[in-house]
Amino acid sequence: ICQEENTLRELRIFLRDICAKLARNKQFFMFTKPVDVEEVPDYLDIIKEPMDLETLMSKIDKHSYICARDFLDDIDLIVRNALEYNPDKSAEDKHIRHRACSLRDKAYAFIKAEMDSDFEDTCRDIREKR
Ligand SMILES: O=C(C1CCC1)N1C[C@@H]2C[C@H]3C[C@@H](O)[C@@H](O)[C@]2(C1)O3
Repeated sequence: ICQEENTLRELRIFLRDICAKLARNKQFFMFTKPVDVEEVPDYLDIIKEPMDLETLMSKIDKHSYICARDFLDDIDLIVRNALEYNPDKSAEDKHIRHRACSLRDKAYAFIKAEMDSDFEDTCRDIREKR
């Protein structure tokens, strides 16, 4: 119904702003584009559902998210993939895992800081009814 569409439009505006802030943070450049499977031939053997910030942004525009929880589930997927594919003790893997954890914490902090909880409840109600 109409006010539901207004709520979801506001959610999309909100999520685009957060996604843009994460994507322009230099620390998170490694998460901005899909992993290049030419460069990393075994990636899809290990990671069954790749995700990145550019894909996240396009999902917003495709109305894939009807509450912040769904958006954060895809952030968690980016993080999980990075931890799973880069598990070693090497400095490089540790660096990637550290950045992945930072991405998750920043995303949750942005949502918490800017998301009014009644607004999220309204979005969840819409999701429950669909
Ligand atoms: O997992 C990732 C991204 C980092 C978070 C997502 N990659 C897998 C490869 C292993 C490591 C070094 C490079 O080979 C580079 O291609 C990747 C990209 O980083």
